[in-house]
Amino acid sequence: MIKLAANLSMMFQDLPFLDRFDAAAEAGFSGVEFMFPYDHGAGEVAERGRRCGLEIALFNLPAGDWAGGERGIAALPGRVEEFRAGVAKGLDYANALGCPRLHLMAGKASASTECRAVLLDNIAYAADLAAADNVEILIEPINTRVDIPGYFYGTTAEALSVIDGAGRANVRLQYDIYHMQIMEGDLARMIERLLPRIGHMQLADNPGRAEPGTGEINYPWLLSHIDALGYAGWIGCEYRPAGDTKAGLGWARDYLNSGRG
Ligand SMILES: O=C(O)C(=O)[C@@H](O)CO
Ligand SMILES: [Mg+2]
Repeated sequence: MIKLAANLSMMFQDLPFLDRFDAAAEAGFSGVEFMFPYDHGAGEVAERGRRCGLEIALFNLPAGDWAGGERGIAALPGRVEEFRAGVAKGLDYANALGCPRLHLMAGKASASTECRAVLLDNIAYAADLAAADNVEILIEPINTRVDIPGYFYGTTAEALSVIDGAGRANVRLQYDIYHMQIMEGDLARMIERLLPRIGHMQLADNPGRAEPGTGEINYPWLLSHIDALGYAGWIGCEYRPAGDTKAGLGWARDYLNSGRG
C-alpha cells in the first residue's frame, strides 16, 4: 500500500506551520514530514500531530545556517560540537513527536579525506545515540546539478559508500525520486535494487519540482511498481505545488483517505 506523507515545509505554505497539520489531515493524509520543527516547542508540535491523527514520518536534524545557505554541517570540520548539540536536540524532538526517522545532512563540502572522516564519525555518533531511542538516521543523496551544487553526495553509490563507511545498522538511504531522476534516472530498476537499503522515499516531478503530472516522470506507473515491490515505508510529497496545494492533489486521490476533505 502506498503511504503518502504531506511535506509541511513545501505544501500548504499559505498557512502557518502548525495549521498545515490540520490542512494535511483534511486533505486525507495520515502522515506528515517537514524540514525543521525547531521554531516551535516539541510539545506543541506533538500535540498538533496527535490532535490531527497524523504520524510524523521524518524531519531533519538541525542543519546549520539554512538562511545563510548551509545545507547541513555533518561533513564540516570544526563544527563537531555544534553537530552533536543538534543531534541531542533532534532526538529530543523525535522522542516527543514519536518520529522514528531523522534526516542527517552532510552539507556542502569538498570530497576530501578530512571531510569524509568527519562525516563518518558524526554519522556513527548520531546513529549510536539514535539507536538507543529506536530512531533511524537517513542519508539522502541530493542533486548537485540544480538544487544543491557542492552537496557532499549526489548519487546513491556515494551515499551508500558513506552509509557503509559509518557501519551502523540504523543508518539507511533516503531515496528522493526527484533528485535521483536528475542524477541517475532508471528509477524503477534503481528502486528495485536498493529497496533493502531504503528507509524513506520522497517524490516530486521533474523539471520544476512540482506535483506528479507536471513533468516527465510517469508516477501512476512508478507508484504501482513501488507498491508491487512491497515497499511499506512512507513517501513524502516533497514538492512545491504549482498552485493551490489541495487543488493540485488530484494525482494522489487513490492513495489518500477519503471523507475528510
Ligand atoms: O532537499 C531535499 O530533498 C530534502 O529532503 C530536505 O530534507 C533537505 O532540503
Ligand atoms: Mg528530499
